[in-house]
Amino acid sequence: MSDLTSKAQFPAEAGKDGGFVRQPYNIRGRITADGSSGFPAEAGRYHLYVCYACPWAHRAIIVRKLLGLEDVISMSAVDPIRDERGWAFREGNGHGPDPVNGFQFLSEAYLQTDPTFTGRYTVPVLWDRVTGKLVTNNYPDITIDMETQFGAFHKPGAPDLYPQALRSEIDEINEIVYRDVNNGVYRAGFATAQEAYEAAVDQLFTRLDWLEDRLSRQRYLVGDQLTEADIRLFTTLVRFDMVYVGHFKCNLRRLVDYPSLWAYARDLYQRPGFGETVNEDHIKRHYYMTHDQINPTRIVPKGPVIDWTEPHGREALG
Ligand SMILES: N[C@@H](CCC(=O)N[C@@H](CS)C(=O)NCC(=O)O)C(=O)O
Repeated sequence: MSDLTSKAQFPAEAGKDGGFVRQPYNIRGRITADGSSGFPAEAGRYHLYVCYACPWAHRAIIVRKLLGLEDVISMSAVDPIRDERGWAFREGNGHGPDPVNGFQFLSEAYLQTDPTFTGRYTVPVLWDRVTGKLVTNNYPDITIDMETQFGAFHKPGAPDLYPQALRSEIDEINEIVYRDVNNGVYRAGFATAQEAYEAAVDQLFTRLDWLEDRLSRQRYLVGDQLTEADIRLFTTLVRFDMVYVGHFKCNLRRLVDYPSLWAYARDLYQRPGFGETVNEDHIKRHYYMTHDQINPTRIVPKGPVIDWTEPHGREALG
């Protein structure tokens, strides 16, 4: 996948043409309401390990909150700074020791699950207290299972983030947004050849222009309600000016230069579950201090100054 630590790991995710190639994830259990998968939806059984900096983990943090699953699925965060040993549990601002297993490193969770595991030790992961193993590190499944399999535990009045009638359109948008935007910023940032970088940036901004147009006409990405699709786009947009413009060189335009996309991002940010889960300190320190092949001085920029509280004015659209 993903996100890179040391120079030694860099080639593992670089394609022949200097393009970034996300590695596949390979722990793929599913939670089911009826338990048929071996992992039944139960309160108090599962623990979500996240990093507040990580956009893929951020989706799960938001969905867990929106659905009121905080007392059903416990959660803890790793230190946002990662070295060649991978994610670590350390005492710090907004993170601490592993409350479930007393692990020092997330790698221990992977190796306890499968001692032969050779992939990257990524977040988010869902840990099962009963089997003493990871259920999954496949982040798209984590939010979908919270939405569709944990229904009995949702808080009263919880939103339906993956409504049956909109699923095919949500899936279609998610695929496009993943390819061009969520993963597009990584393809730009981790490219090791000029051509690969430029191709990724062009594809990213063509898609942002397309999204700007779409969101100038509708309040949400799909239908007239908040869905999984909005959450997936939000976690990249909220990091855009903070880290992707500078650190990943995605700088043809900033988020604040897109009137509709910027207002859309603020509309989401200002809701419960969104802004309160954005940890700017973790995000900036993670990106600028972890990818030392991109930022060898590990200096974290002070800016930009972004006013997320500015009224969004999108009520009339939906
Ligand atoms: N597991 C997913 C996404 C999760 C992911 O990449 N998380 C990043 C943080 S944003 C990570 O944990 N990276 C650790 C690594 O690559 O060593 C994937 O492989 O695409």
